[in-house]
Amino acid sequence: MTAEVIYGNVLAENLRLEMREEVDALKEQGIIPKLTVILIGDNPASKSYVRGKQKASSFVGVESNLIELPSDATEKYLLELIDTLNKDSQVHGILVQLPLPAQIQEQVIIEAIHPDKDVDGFHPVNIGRMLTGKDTFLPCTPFGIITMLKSKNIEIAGKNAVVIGRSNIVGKPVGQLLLNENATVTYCHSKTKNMEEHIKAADILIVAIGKAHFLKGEDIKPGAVVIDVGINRIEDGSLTGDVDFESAKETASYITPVPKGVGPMTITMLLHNTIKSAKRFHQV
Ligand SMILES: Nc1nc2c(c(=O)[nH]1)N[C@@H](CN(C=O)c1ccc(C(=O)N[C@@H](CCC(=O)O)C(=O)O)cc1)CN2
Repeated sequence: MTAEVIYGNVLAENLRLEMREEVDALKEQGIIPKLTVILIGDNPASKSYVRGKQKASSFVGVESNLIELPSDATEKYLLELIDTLNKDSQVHGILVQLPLPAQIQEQVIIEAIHPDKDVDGFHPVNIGRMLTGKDTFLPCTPFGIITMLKSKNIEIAGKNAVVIGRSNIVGKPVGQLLLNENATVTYCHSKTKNMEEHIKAADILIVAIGKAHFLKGEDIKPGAVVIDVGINRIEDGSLTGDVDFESAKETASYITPVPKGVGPMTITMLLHNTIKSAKRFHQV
């Protein structure tokens, strides 16, 4: 079996075209969705992701404002800035690019952003809403993954979904979204015993562990759906996923590549959330 490749960049482009039309229609009603991104320090990867967010915002017509702070910015300064943005009625979405420098506590910052402007979907109020299946801003990468599965009409209900990795941004929420879709979800992590057995039993595998080529074709059940969330920069400078794509594609039924897989969907779902926030604020 050779897997069908799910190209996130293609789906992302189609969704962004639809969003552009939606934003045009909002603009005719005098509504301009606005996103403010805060970038602290000069992490090259973060800078590149933020550039991607600005480029995509501009494509769909979302106004984006980038605030850059030095790497020694204080938590107090950032909290004051967030407070100002929370009160600014022109701003529909606030995003603080992660990771943060050591002097700033990530969870303090996440909880300072008003849940109604938390287009990353990281605030505990929005996480709680996601958990209970209520309408909310869903975390962008997990939301992108579910959107990719649905784009191919891949059945989720009743399937064994195995999530490798348990980060707050990807692993935990993607498992919850799969559970909301009625999958039977297993989380695997560094302390999991018999991980191979869990992996072999998976119909849907989400790999978000941050280890280049961790998962090989021989590890997976024939016909499994493999979603690779890894972004690993290897010695030759190229980007590769957590899955050994070449071997896994011979066993899987569907597989996502890296790059051009999940990554572009993350930015697209951020735009979706920003537009949703603007519509909510203006009650349209
Ligand atoms: N506040 C947030 N910080 C971070 C998030 C997030 O969702 N919110 N996620 C990641 C980084 N990220 C978005 O911020 C992100 C990662 C990767 C991509 C992407 O398009 N990747 C491309 C490859 C890009 C390259 O060549 O380097 C791909 O996979 O094709 C977009 C966004 C951590 N921080």
